[in-house]
Amino acid sequence: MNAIVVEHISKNYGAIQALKEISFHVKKGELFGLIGPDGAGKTSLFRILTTLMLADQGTATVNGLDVVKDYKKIRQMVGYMPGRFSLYQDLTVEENLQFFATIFNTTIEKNYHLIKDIYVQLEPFRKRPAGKLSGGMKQKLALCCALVHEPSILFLDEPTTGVDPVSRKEFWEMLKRLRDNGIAIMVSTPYMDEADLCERVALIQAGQILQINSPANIVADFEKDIYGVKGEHMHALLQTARSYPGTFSCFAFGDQLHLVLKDGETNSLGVQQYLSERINGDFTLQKIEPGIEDCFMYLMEK
Ligand SMILES: Nc1ncnc2c1ncn2[C@@H]1O[C@H](COP(=O)(O)OP(=O)(O)OP(=O)(O)O)[C@@H](O)[C@H]1O
Repeated sequence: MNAIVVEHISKNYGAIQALKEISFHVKKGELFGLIGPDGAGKTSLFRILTTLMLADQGTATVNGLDVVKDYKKIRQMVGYMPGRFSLYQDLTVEENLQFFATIFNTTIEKNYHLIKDIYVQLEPFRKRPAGKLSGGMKQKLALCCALVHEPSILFLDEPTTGVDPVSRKEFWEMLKRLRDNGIAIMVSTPYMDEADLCERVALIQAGQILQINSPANIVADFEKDIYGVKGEHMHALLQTARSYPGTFSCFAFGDQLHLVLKDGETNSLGVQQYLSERINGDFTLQKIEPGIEDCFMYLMEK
C-alpha cells in the first residue's frame, strides 16, 4: 500500500492558483523529496496532506485514509514539521518536547528510542529556551517534536532552509536512519542539490509537477547536451554566452558555466566561434555529464 496518494489536487487563494491538478504517490517507507522554488506550492500541499487545509478539488489519502473524512485518525499517525513556527520559543528544549508528547497523550520515555540519536545532541542545551538555539539545533528539536508520538509518516517542510551545510548533511543522515526504521518521509526543499539524497523526487513549480522520478532516472532521461565553460573572465563569458542567439540557458555552477543550447543547435561549433570572437583571453568549452540540478534548471526554464 502507498503511504500517500494525491489525485488531481487543486488549491486557489482568490486569483492565485497555488496547486494545479497535482497527482503523485509516496510508497511506504520511502524518502520522497518535493523540490521547488519559493511560492511553488509546497507548503499548501503539506497543509492539505496534514489535514490543516482543504483542497478545492481532488482527493488525497494518507495511510489509506481520506484527508477530509478521516482527519482525526491521520493527525494521530503523522508527524509534521512546518517550515516555521513549530516550536515555542520561550519554552526550553525539554519543555517543548514534553509539550508535544503530552498533546499526543504519550511520554518522552515511551518513544525515546526514536529520538535518542538526535536528542543526545540537544541534551546539553535542554534547559535553554528554544528561541536561543542555533538554526540547526532548532531544526533538530523540531524534528524530535514531530517524532515523539511515533508517527508512521513524517512531513517535513523545508527543514534545512537557513541551516549551515554541515548541519544540513547531518539532518539528511538522520532522515535516512528514520527511513531505515520504516517511516515514510515527504520532505520539501528549495535546494536542488538535496534532490540526490531522496529515493524519488518531484520537481514542483508554479503549482505544477514538472517531473517525478528517482534522481538517477531524471538524469538518465535528460535529452540535452550540457557544455561546461571555463576561462579567465567568467563574468564576460557568462554575459557573452547568454547573448549568443543559439543559447537556451547559461548559469554559473561552481567554478564553471553550464550552457544548454536551443533545439536545432546540434553542436557547439557556433557558440565556440561566437565566444572566440568576443572574449579576450583563454577559455575552454566542453561537453560534460549533466547533474540533477542541470535537469531541474532546464525543466524550470522550459
Ligand atoms: N493564505 C494565502 N493567501 C494568499 N496566497 C497564498 C496563501 N498561502 C500561499 N499563497 C500563495 O500561494 C502560492 C503557493 O504558496 P506556498 O506557500 O504553498 O508555496 P511554497 O512552495 O511553500 O513557497 P514558500 O517556501 O515561499 O512558502 C504562492 O504564490 C503564495 O504566495
